[in-house]
This record gives sequence, structure tokens and C-alpha cells, in this order.
Amino acid sequence: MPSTDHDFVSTLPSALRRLRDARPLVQNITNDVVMNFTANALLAAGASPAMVHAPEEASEFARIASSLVVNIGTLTAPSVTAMVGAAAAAREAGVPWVLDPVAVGATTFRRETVAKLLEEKPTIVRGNASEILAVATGVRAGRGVDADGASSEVADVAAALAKRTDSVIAVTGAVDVVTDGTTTWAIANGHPLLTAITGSGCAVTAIVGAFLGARVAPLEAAAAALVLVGIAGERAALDCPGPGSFAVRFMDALAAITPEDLAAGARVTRA
Ligand SMILES: Nc1ncnc2c1ncn2[C@@H]1O[C@H](COP(=O)(O)OP(=O)(O)OP(=O)(O)O)[C@@H](O)[C@H]1O
Ligand SMILES: Cc1ncsc1CCO
Ligand SMILES: [Mg+2]
Repeated sequence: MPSTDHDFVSTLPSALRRLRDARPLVQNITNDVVMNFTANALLAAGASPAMVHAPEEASEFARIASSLVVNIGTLTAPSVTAMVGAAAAAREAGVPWVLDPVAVGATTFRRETVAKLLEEKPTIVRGNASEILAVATGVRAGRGVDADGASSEVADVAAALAKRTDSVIAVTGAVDVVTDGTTTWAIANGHPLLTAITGSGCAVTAIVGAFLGARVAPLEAAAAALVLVGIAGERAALDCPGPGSFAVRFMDALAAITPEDLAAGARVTRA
């Protein structure tokens, strides 16, 4: 039975303080379903969101952003141009960036776009288990935008992918896995109601970007975001009648969680 990683958990309050002090400018090129929800989640967490996605300006903006979030949920040809251009600009300018490969296994268009984006060296890739498996194997996997695998089963695949791509890999599910290929954490925070609303995964990815933008180191940034969203989900679910009010309470909880709450509620073990 693995025990809590107290060394890491004790760093969580300073990571959240850093995010709220820095109020990082997080550029998002994300999907049409979750744009408003994502911007509000970033505000609630303490970041400053900017949904700047036009091909004409996305790469220019990426050079001045604190971090960049690229989410392929509702991909179009112009959005691919914006994403690849912004990711390249971020890499050149030393701006950290995070990739959410939504439903990457579903179509050739998504697989080819993710292959192009991986060439721009994302700092972190965050997906559900079927998405991370599809990225790792390059083959068709999973049904669509929702997960259908257990994250714990992909920990080895994620660690190998982290080594191969030199990125941190964050796999979400009932238990999340975060790995840089050497250190691997399992995070048991969260609530099933998070899967009953659209965009909770996209919000996690954006908040990973927020911690990165506050210059928290990648492995710690990914884990802190997963703990924050997980605890917010747990709080929001208390006496919650259903998904509608859960989404509202989730936003309230994200804003109300203190740095100390983060350390007190974290369930992080070293794998
Ligand atoms: N069964 C579960 N129990 C508790 N928490 C969960 C469960 N499944 C997912 N979560 C949490 O929900 C959040 C979103 O993860 P999920 O894997 O559902 O992302 P996703 O599939 O990309 O979602 P979406 O694409 O709909 O935004 C994460 O914080 C994760 O820890
Ligand atoms: C439902 C849905 N379809 C494309 S993106 C998206 C939001 C979850 O990622
Ligand atoms: Mg998703």
C-alpha cells in the first residue's frame, strides 16, 4: 500500500500561492464546447485567460503569454494552422505549453494534427487514458471525447511516452497519473460527477497551463492542477443534486480553495 508523498504535498500551498500572486496570462486555443467554461475555470483558479485563436494572431500572442494551452476538441483546418503556429512560437520564445489531444484516436485528422503538435515539443500532454494510449501507440483507440480505460493501467505507457517525447504526461481518470518518465505520482482526488459535465478535463488542462504560466516546474504543475480540480470536484459534489448545480458549485469551489486546503486534501502517492 503506497503512502502519501508528504514531500510533494508540502509544496502544494506555495504552488497555489505562486499561481494566485502571478495571475499568469494563459492563452487558449481550445474547443467551441468549453471555451466559456474554461475561461471561467481559469479565472476561478486565479489565472488570467485569453482565448486567442485566430491564425492571424495566435503565434504573435503566444510569444507574450505566460503559457499556452492547445486543445484539439473541435478541430478545423484554420485552427490547426493557429495551433501549430502558436506552439512553434511558444517553443521558440521559451513559453511553456500544454496539449490536450481530445479524441485523438478517433480520426486521421486528429492523429495527424497531434503528430505535428508533438514536433513542437509540448511541455505537458494531458489526456484521459484512451487518448494517452492513442498518442503513445499511434493507432486507433477509444471511442471519442470521453475515457474508457483505467488510468492506472496506462502508467507504464505514460512513463515510456514521457521519456520518448521529453514531456510530462498527465493521465486523468478515477485515479490520475502524472509522470516525467522517472517520477510517477498517482492522484486519487476527484469525484464521478466530474465526468457528468462536459469540459472538466479541458479545465484541468487549462489549469495545468496556469501553474506552468506561474513558473511551477512541469511535473509539479501537472500534479498541482489535478489535486486542485480533484478537491474542487469533491467539495462541489457534497449534497449536490445533479450535474447542473455541480458545474456552478465546481466553479465556486475552485475559487474558494486555499493553499492550505490543497495540502490538507491532497491524496498523492508515489508509484
Ligand atoms: N471516476 C472518477 N472519479 C473521480 N474523479 C474522476 C473520475 N473520472 C475522472 N475524474 C476526474 O475528472 C477530471 C477530468 O478527467 P477526465 O478523465 O474525465 O477528462 P476528459 O475525459 O478529458 O474529460 P472531458 O473531455 O469531458 O473534458 C479529472 O480531474 C479527473 O481526476
Ligand atoms: C463534447 C465535445 N466534443 C468535442 S470537444 C468536446 C468537449 C469535451 O472535450
Ligand atoms: Mg477531454
